[in-house]
Amino acid sequence: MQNRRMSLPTVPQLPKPLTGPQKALRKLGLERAIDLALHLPLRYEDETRIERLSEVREGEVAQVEGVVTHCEVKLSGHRQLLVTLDDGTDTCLLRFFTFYPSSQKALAVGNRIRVRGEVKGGFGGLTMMHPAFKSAGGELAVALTPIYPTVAGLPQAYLRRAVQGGVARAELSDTVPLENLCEIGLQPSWNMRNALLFLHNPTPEVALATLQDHSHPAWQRLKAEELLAQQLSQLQAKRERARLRAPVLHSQALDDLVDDAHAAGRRDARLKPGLPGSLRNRLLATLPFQLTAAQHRVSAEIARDLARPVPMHRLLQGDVGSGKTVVAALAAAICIDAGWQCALMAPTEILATQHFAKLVSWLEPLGIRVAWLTGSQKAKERREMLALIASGEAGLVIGTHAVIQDKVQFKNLALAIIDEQHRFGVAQRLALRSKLSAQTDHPELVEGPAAASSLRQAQDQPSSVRTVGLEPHLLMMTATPIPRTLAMSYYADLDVSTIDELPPGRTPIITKVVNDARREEVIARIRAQLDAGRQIYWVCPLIEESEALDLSNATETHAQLSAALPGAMVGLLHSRMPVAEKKAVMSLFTSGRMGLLVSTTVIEVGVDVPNASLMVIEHAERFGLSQLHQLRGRVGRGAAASACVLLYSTGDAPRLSETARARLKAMAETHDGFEIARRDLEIRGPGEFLGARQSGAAMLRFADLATDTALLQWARQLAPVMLDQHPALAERHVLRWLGGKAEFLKA
Ligand SMILES: Nc1ncnc2c1ncn2[C@@H]1O[C@H](COP(=O)(O)OP(=O)(O)OP(=O)(O)O)[C@@H](O)[C@H]1O
Repeated sequence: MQNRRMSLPTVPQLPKPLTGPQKALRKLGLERAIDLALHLPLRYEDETRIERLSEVREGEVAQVEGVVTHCEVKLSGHRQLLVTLDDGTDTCLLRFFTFYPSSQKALAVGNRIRVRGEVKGGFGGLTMMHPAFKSAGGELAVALTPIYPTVAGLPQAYLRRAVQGGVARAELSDTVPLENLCEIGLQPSWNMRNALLFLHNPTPEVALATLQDHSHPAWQRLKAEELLAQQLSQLQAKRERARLRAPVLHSQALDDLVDDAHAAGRRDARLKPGLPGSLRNRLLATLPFQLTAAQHRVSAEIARDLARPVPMHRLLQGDVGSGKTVVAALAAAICIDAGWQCALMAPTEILATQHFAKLVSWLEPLGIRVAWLTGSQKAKERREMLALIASGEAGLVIGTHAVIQDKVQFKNLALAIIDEQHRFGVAQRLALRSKLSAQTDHPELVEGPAAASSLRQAQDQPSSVRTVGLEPHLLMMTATPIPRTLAMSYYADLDVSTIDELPPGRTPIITKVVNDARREEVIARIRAQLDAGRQIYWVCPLIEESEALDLSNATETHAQLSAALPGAMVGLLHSRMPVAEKKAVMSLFTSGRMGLLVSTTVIEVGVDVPNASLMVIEHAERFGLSQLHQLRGRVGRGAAASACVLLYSTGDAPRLSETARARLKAMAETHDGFEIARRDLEIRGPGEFLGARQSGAAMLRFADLATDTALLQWARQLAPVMLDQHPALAERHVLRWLGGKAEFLKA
């Protein structure tokens, strides 16, 4: 019989849009099966048993079952739901700051419930804040429950299934030669597959402590592997870098530097404006201040790098307010003087705006055109800027991530400066570097015939097959100083310049640690400062678990301070405000019209308002030391005496914990960013110190450089052997651990 079905035209299959959790997985960088398999639990919860309240220990997470004997909504102070649970051995108070009518129903008096959460002690007996709860009597888990690092919109249950799928699909054969594993005492039975299977599903009998402190052999295996991947890729990058070529930026600057070295510290050695000379020297001559000796030194280090035909790869670190911007401007001046373009990329629009204002005021009087690019820019202005950049008329381009968008075509970019480099992801840094591949002219500026031919080669070949290309020089800046040994382990082939001196005339900031109970006194002090014509920041913390709570915190404080300070202009700034609004608030504050700015940590980096002389940091106990130091660095930038009030709150506890107290004390005692970084490292360990801030960076997730020194040593020795003797294994190993991120280490 004839087939009467008409053949339908084939409809092209559109890719299905990603669901929320899928997008969140991507955000976490969990795209390949192996990425999921290597997404290891942060901790484990033991849901295999019910504990008695009389036996639970303070500070531990417990699962208990009991009857609700009291449930009320407390309206005074913070609105909260208070529930008392009785399990027959003791009672426990459950507190909820966010709750719904359904929660009240589930927690009604007489209901039998199962709760799990961290148990705290105190005057009023046992307490749990925001415990998870459900009806009592359900089945108990048979294995420890892994808790994975996650983001908003990605529930643990979904992530757990995705990870299990990843483990099942991933190729997990060993990439480290067995004999080398024996060197660090690892049993062959803890191969990659077994180690991962175990870490994702540990049996309840295993000592939880060895899992939590990562001393278990399965963890050791993972840490050794991770360190090896890091060392391998750095070594590879180092070997490749030695073959790269960069434009030689040799203006008159280097000769001038010889004079600068003599001039350092000699006030009479300043050049007069209008004198001929390099752009760098003309800039120096017109600055409203003289460089410190440290600024001179680092500037000379940078200039020397720029004059070499290999790409600079330098980290410029300096304490808050140490004057990194002018050092960046001097580097830009050398680059522009040599006929090339420079890009300066900042992580936030606030910071980019500020850099732009400062650099325009310095460079435009010297005839340099500075272009400006941000996401919120009007289309017409943007078109004009793009044209200035493409034609090469703009010598310097300043902006946010907008600088690296596809539409931005530089005529001849030779120097990329990245401010607060740890805030940019891998892809962004690489994109900025790849901008140079669009270069078409200036081969004559590349020193030596080899370099000039390498430029031509770079133009002729697609970037994927380019072996010897022309790279821009890269200067990364940070105000979170990394101790030298740590920097060398993290960035094996990165040169580090350090500004270890503050400009003269700064009065030290007085730091006071004050209990929130004395808030009224603090507000009175603000009033006095406002009357004296000074400006004040009030910073509210970022509460990671709940953005909503975070926001309400800042808005609540804003309302409270506006009411307490009639007649004063009190502004509010937080990251979720539209850009235009943020800009308007910031410009009111910068111009001095706004007296008090209530803000979340968006002002953490770089903001420079010299008239601001008082900073209040609310819930200071929740911040890391380096972050507090960054925040505090927003005041004391002018000549006026400045102060920082660290307001702490003990919540329901009678006093602050020992570590919190030690941290705040350290802040009050020292103003040296390097010393603070050292103490912060001591308290948090390098993983968290750097790791938390390395968005998307291929940094160590599991190994800890402070405690895993033996493993690090092992990885350092093995890396060259692997590259030389087992190159295929080495490549598989790096790809497995770092995937596309391996590129990061070259960035
Ligand atoms: N040598 C100097 N003498 C006097 N003032 C200086 C000197 N160098 C920089 N300044 C001024 O000090 C202030 C801080 O400089 P800058 O903003 O560059 O600091 P920074 O290192 O970028 O700090 P942060 O990381 O906090 O942003 C600016 O107002 C700047 O103009």
